[in-house]
Amino acid sequence: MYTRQVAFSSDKNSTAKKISVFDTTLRDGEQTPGVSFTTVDKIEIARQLSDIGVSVIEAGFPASSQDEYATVKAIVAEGLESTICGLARSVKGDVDRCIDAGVDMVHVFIPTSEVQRTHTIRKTHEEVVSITGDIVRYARDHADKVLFSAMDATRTDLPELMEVFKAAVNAGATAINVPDTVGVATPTSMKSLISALRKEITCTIDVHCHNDFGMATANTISAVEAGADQVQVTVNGIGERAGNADLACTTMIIESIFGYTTGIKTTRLVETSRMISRFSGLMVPPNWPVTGDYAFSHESGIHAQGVLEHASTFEPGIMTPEMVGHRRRLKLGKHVGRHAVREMLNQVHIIPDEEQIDAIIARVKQIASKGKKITEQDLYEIAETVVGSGAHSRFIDLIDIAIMTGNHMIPTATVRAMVNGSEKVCSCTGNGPVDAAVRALIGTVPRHAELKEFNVSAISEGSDAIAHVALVVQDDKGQLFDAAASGDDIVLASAEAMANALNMVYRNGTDNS
Ligand SMILES: CC(=O)SCCNC(=O)CCNC(=O)[C@H](O)C(C)(C)COP(=O)(O)OP(=O)(O)OC[C@H]1O[C@@H](n2cnc3c(N)ncnc32)[C@H](O)[C@@H]1OP(=O)(O)O
Ligand SMILES: CC(C)C(=O)C(=O)O
Repeated sequence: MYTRQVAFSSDKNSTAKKISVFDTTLRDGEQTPGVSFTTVDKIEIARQLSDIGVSVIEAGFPASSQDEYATVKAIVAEGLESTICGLARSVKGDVDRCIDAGVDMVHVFIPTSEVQRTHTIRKTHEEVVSITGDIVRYARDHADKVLFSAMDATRTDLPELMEVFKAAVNAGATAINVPDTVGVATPTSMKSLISALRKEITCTIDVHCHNDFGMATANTISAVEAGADQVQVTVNGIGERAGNADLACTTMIIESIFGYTTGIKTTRLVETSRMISRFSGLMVPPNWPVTGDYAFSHESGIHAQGVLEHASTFEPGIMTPEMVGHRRRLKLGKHVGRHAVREMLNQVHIIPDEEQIDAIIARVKQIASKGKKITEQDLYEIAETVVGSGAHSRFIDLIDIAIMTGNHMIPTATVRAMVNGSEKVCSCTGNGPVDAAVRALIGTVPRHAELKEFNVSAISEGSDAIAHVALVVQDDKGQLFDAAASGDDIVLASAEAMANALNMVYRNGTDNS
């Protein structure tokens, strides 16, 4: 099973086992401290989740507030392909709010572990069994799909858990969920729990794993191995405390390693991850699997040489960057080697001889060992000093830039630049000063170029911090270029980074008209 290689989910054999993806970014994901999506954000996120093939979207907890109720109702009104689910405590009022909001699926939950029963709802096991039967029956009288969760299932005594689940199934639950509410399961314990339940429960078995010990995805996968049919995930693994299992990682393990199907359009995983980073304000660490910036980046010489020859040498192979909507990148740093440097320079038509390559690498390593980040632009400048004048002629050089901005005016930038030997001036307005500056710079060059990604981070602390701007520009042929610049003025650093990107666009193309 572990060596199976699949190209894309849509290529899957139609007999492949289907695992449903239940996304709870809008409910548990929003329980991340500090995260609050607006109704407009939630509708846009729900559309994206539905478009990429999520089976069930948990849109929210309608009884928690009037706003939440209205948002869930608005998501239902979108008429999306995905099943829309609402969460409810085991009380009729909560279930009524779900029904009134028009959800397709009601998700009722009740604590079953002794610690939670005693200290949250103050009920005995027998009372929990009885409430479960009553509430599931009530929900089922009003909804076709009822998911029942035994909260803190993984800390519940197994015979008691089985009894609660059976009460739910007998009352009409269409699916049962096994939450590892405080993330204490291990892959082994999860496997044995799901195997035991699978023997006696015939309806859909769903799992919801938290990441307190960093095992949410591993535990979810173990549950699938033991026979679970549905996985609860969030985009970027956001959620209460340390979060939940990550949608992208879980999907790719199920698809690429197990060879099952999820119905997820995996080529849209990176785009979805970035969307949630934007709306949640929580950036994915660059080394995050699948969707992180460095998931397919290679810095060390030995890896880069292997990957240039055959990508599967130092990548999984069964998961390529294209499969998840990512890009393979060679990175410069202390561990870089000749093959990578030669490739990066050749791409922009700089052809150093072997001796010059040695000199360039020595310089790169010297700078990198001082802890400095090296961009492609730095590499070209180093190459110029080694290879000689003309190796790195810049197509565009920023001469000066003037910005007007304020609370009662449209931000406007005027840029003067030397473009292919002649001076050009362009003024543009934008959403903000950075947007205006970037647009004005693009306006000075003849070919179409589009800003695709923009990232700014502070290198030092305080309001006088040095800003590092990293961006990605797409040329008129669809090719992407990464560029960066740093400085104490965020607008200037952005304009410099854009000028660096445009130089790469023109250096790479032969047609500079
Ligand atoms: C593991 C999870 O992620 S579960 C989902 C957690 N999500 C949330 O809590 C977000 C939404 N929650 C809220 O907006 C509020 O907590 C509300 C509206 C649901 C309830 O608010 P309040 O009435 O102020 O109660 P509060 O939140 O302080 O306490 C929770 C109450 O729900 C009860 N409760 C908790 N879980 C359940 C359950 N599954 N079934 C029935 N009652 C429950 C508790 O016993 C407590 O009741 P009490 O007031 O009689 O002591
Ligand atoms: C409501 C349930 C599924 C939950 O979020 C949990 O137990 O963590």
